[in-house]
Amino acid sequence: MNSLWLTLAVPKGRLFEESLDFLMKIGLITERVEEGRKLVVDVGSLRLYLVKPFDVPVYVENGVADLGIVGLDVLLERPADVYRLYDLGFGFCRIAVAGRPEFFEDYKKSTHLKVATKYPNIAREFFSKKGIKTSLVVLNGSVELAPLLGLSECIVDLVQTGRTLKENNLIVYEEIGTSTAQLICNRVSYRTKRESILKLVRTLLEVC
Ligand SMILES: Nc1ncnc2c1ncn2[C@@H]1O[C@H](COP(=O)(O)OP(=O)(O)OP(=O)(O)O)[C@@H](O)[C@H]1O
Ligand SMILES: O=P(O)(O)OC[C@H]1O[C@H](OP(=O)(O)OP(=O)(O)O)[C@H](O)[C@@H]1O
Repeated sequence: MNSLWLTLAVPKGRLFEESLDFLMKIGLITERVEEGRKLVVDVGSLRLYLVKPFDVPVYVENGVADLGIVGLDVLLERPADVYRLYDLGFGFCRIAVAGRPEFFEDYKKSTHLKVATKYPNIAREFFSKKGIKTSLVVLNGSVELAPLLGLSECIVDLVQTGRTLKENNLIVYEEIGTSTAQLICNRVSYRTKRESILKLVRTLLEVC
C-alpha cells in the first residue's frame, strides 16, 4: 500500500450511486463499482469499504477508514469524533415532524408527545428545546405506520419527495432541519495522510 492509498467508507443503499458519481467526478476512481456482496473493493488509489449508512462514522472514528461519506442526519443522530471536510450536496432531504392532519391542532398545544422515529436523539433534543416531554418509540423503518395505527401521535423522519407522507395521508407539522451527504475524515489520518487528503480536498474545491 503506497502513501497515496486512502480508505473510504461508502454507504450502501440510497447514497451509494451518487457517492460513486462524486468519486468519478473528482477522478479518484475511473471505473464504477457494483453494490454487490463484496465489502472491500480496491479501485484506483482507494480502498472502499461498503457499509450501512449508520456505520460509516463508526469506521471513520475508529480509524479503520480514513474517510467516509455519510448523511448529516446520521451525524446529528450519532455524533462522531471526526472532521467534517465537505458538504457534498447530494442526498438532500428534510428531517421533519409529521402526523395525521386531524392531530395537528392538538400537536401545537401538546406538552407531552408520543413520537415514533428512527432518530431518537434528534427527536428528543428538538422537543426538549421546545419544552415538550416525549415518549419515544424507536422503529427501524416504515415509521409512517406508527401514527396510522395509533402507536404514536407523530413521527420524526426524513422527507424527500413527500410521497410516503402523502400516500399515507400524513402531513409535515414542522421541519427540524435538512440533510445532505458529508465527506468526513478520521482525525489521525488528517495528520498522517495530510498530503493525500489535502490533494483530494483541493481537487474537490476545483471540480465541485
Ligand atoms: N428519502 C430519504 N429517505 C431516507 N434517506 C434519505 C432520503 N433521502 C436521502 N437520504 C439519505 O440516505 C441515507 C439513508 O440511506 P438508506 O435509506 O439506503 O439507508 P437506511 O434506511 O439507513 O438503511 P437500511 O434501509 O439498510 O436500514 C440517509 O441517512 C440520508 O442521509
Ligand atoms: O419523501 P419520500 O421521498 O417519500 O422519502 C421519505 C421516505 O423514505 C425513507 O424511507 P426508506 O425508503 O428509506 O424506507 P424505510 O421506511 O424502510 O426506512 C424515509 O424514512 C421515508 O419513509
